[in-house]
Amino acid sequence: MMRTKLLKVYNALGIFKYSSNPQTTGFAPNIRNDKSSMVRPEPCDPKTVVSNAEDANYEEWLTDHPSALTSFEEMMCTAKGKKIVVFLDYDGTLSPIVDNPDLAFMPDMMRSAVREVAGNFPTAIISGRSRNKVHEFVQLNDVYYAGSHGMDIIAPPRRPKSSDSKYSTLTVDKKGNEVIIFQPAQEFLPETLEIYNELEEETKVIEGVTVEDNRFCISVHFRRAREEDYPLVEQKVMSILAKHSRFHLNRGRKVFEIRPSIKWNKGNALEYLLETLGFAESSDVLPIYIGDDRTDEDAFKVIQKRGQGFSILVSLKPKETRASYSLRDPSEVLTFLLRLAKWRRNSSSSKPAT
Ligand SMILES: O=P(O)(O)OC[C@H]1O[C@H](O[C@H]2O[C@H](CO)[C@@H](O)[C@H](O)[C@H]2O)[C@H](O)[C@@H](O)[C@@H]1O
Repeated sequence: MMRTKLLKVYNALGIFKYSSNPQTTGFAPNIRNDKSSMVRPEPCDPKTVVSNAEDANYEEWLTDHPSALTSFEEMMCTAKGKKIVVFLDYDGTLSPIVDNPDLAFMPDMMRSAVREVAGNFPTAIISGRSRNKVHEFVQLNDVYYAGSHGMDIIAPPRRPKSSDSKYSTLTVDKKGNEVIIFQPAQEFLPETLEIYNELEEETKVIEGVTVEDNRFCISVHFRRAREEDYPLVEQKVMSILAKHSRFHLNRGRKVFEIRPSIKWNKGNALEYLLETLGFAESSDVLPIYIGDDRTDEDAFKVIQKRGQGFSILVSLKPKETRASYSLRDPSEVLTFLLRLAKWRRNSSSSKPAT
């Protein structure tokens, strides 16, 4: 207790700014947990103090957002007999954060875990990427996809009462199944393209900045830019945005996301998918949503409002969140997904024959 208080004081004094905490890229073992392989540092080394402070803060945060791995049994007790629907974010959740967004591949192990989960529960991926891009990365067909932060959804051919039919197109997927494509930001497409071109033109002079076309929204990446150029990137983005009053800015992980100002986000996409999957009227549906970013908070909010479901934030650091549970990184997401699929297999095989 005393130690926690002391570490909070260190924190308040700004000792954090000297943090040397390595950002794990997902699938490597978590260094801080692997105490056996650590060279024991000097206890008074400022880095050790910072690392202890971070650990203590994280431990404290975990009391409000317990690990979904350590809470797994308890969660599954609540889930028994309920219809679980799984929602997954992509970047930072299924794939580790990497410098080059074009290289954010999903490891094969993760692909098989998602495949297993999708074989047991309806599963959807809701991403900020374009729907095609996220499909390319994931390469699974038995999964529903929502791209552009939910503004581009491919779903079963059941139009939810709450949605506007003018945004829906009935078509067939690659397997010949009827599907609905729902795109509530269609009318913004020409202007989105215009903004994309302007951003490309304006930011090309800043080394390390790239602009990603996510179809109904645009990402301006600055992870590979020099830190002293960050304000310039923001300034360029803001000046373009000022000319497009129907659009707004969201801040993600070293990315500025420009999107149309419509009342539609990942939370709406979650509700839309639940309806199209036929769970609108069920009181026993239990959505599980796993995500790492600010835009995932909209989905956490929906789960919180429903009063049923599990929201899980992927984070190595304590963060302000509406999520009830946490996982540290994509490697823990992988473990969670495998346990979930195994739990379902075991619970269906232990059912008495009828
Ligand atoms: O909703 P998501 O699937 O999490 O997408 C959010 C953004 O993710 C991607 O950017 C982030 O991941 C990149 C690859 O690891 C990383 O380089 C970048 O710094 C992160 O912000 C994606 O490229 C964006 O378009 C998405 O908006």
